[in-house]
Amino acid sequence: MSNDRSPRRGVLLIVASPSGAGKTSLCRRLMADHAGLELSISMTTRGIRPGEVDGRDYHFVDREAFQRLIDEDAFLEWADVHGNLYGSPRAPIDRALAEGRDVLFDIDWQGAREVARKCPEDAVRVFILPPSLEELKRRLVTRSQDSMDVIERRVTNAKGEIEHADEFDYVFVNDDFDRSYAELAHIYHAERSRRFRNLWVEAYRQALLNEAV
Ligand SMILES: Nc1nc2c(ncn2[C@@H]2O[C@H](COP(=O)(O)OP(=O)(O)O)[C@@H](O)[C@H]2O)c(=O)[nH]1
Ligand SMILES: Nc1ncnc2c1ncn2[C@@H]1O[C@H](COP(=O)(O)OP(=O)(O)O)[C@@H](O)[C@H]1O
Repeated sequence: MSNDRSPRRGVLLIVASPSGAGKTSLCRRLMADHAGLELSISMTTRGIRPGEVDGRDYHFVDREAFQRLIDEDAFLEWADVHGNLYGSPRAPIDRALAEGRDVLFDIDWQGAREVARKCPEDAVRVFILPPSLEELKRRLVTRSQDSMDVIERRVTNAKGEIEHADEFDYVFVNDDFDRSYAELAHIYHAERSRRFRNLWVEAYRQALLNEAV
């Protein structure tokens, strides 16, 4: 029997949460543990934070360049989040899908909705809730990468984001990090195993049925 596990349809794994709930930390760990998973690196007009690297965390661009890319239809989706523009460049996603590879997105509910609308079979939406808004604020303060007024705005906006959690396929609370990570990894593994994504299975099944015993 062949060991070839292709062709397959890739998973577009979308992880969203209010700012500070822990999605970036969870996504980084998922990437570190899964060599075949590709991160969709978004474009943003937000300023770069200490410790961030242009081209690794985001592609940082000004509004003019972002608008040009909108006009060229270069984004699978884009949205205004907390007053800055964010978008998922289309080309690497199209490439990954054509090759049956999986892509991870750290995007907001608007982006999640748009990707699910455009790619209904491929998109899997996961929403991460914070244990409480008080804990959310504590995490944002501890992360110490935003000014106090930016943190206040993000905590205020959290409810707007949480309102949309009911549009997602999976929802869990990021209380204990390791447990939450296991939950995210389980979701990813289960989605990878779905029969319709594993197009090689049909030929394999037929070969088993035809095997002489
Ligand atoms: N729609 C959309 N949202 C994005 C994209 N990239 C990032 N975001 C979201 O924008 C929000 C703010 O992100 P960021 O500035 O990194 O702040 P953080 O969430 O506090 O780390 C988060 O909800 C991200 O998931 C994108 O390409 N499209
Ligand atoms: N389960 C958790 N318990 C405590 N702190 C956490 C947990 N998950 C993430 N954090 C911390 O909370 C802060 C915000 O996490 P981050 O991943 O940047 O969130 P987001 O990407 O959703 O804004 C970071 O300092 C991170 O280390």
